[in-house]
Amino acid sequence: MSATIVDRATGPWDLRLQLVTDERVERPRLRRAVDAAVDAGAGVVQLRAKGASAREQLDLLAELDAVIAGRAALIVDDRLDVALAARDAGLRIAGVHLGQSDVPPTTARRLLGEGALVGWTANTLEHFAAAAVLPAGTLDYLGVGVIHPTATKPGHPPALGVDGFRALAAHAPLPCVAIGGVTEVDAGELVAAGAAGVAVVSRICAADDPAGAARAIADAVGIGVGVGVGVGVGIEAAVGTAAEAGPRIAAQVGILARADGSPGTGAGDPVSAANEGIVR
Ligand SMILES: Cc1ncc(COP(=O)(O)OP(=O)(O)O)c(N)n1
Ligand SMILES: Cc1nc(C(=O)O)sc1CCOP(=O)(O)O
Ligand SMILES: [Mg+2]
Repeated sequence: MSATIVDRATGPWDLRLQLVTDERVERPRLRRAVDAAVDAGAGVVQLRAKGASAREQLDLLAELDAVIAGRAALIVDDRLDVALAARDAGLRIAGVHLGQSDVPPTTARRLLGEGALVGWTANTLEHFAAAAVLPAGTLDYLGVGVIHPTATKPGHPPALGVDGFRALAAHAPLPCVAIGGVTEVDAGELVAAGAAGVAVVSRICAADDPAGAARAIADAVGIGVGVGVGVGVGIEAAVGTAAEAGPRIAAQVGILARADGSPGTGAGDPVSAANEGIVR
């Protein structure tokens, strides 16, 4: 199952690229990485700060909320209590990503509400079976990994590889987000293998060029690729030499829509869309 858009009241949210924060990275650098990822089209940002206290996580969430500014869903790893407290403090918290040993997803759904985004880690058929028997609408996606060995999660489960992911994801009852050692090298292959999207920590947060890394992964998963052709016709007021003076008709061909069918920045204004040429 590979639907990429979660249509909740806090959203809609795009699952194709999820940035998960890296607690090894200093805050200014982390803020830049988050901003770059959201600029590149990440639809979800997850605070993962396992060594931080609840109060520290609340401070971090306030920083992330300011950086994200409503452009992506901000969710919290493990800590439903922190997510609720952050909401209570007025922060835009879309939901949580829960692990198998965290509070039950049904509790999170009940306390966060119908509009929330709730993900659950699942890396075996037994986990899938447990997800399948939850009340409909409890979960939005499953986090499936690790794809490759990664230093970000010591003691991680056995690496699936892209082929292992494909074989497992074929049985998933919900959209799967692939995680663990994912980079631009295989993000596209994972989507082709059935992933709704990918979740990434170090390849973006620890990159020398987080914006470049985020754009490369966003491209690989199909975010922002312009497709379709539109014809633009309009009247321009020319400024310049006498020969150019006076209104003239402009008719050009341009690209109007994004790969997911959403309008490009020029849609609704065919001339500027045409002039822009490619909308992304
Ligand atoms: C998208 C996504 N998938 C899986 C995980 C792993 O979560 P969890 O099992 O809670 O393990 P920790 O991240 O807490 O070590 C995730 N965080 N995000
Ligand atoms: C947080 C996490 N969860 C995983 C899982 O398989 O459940 S793998 C992982 C770490 C992902 O970090 P990186 O992108 O740096 O490899
Ligand atoms: Mg967790």
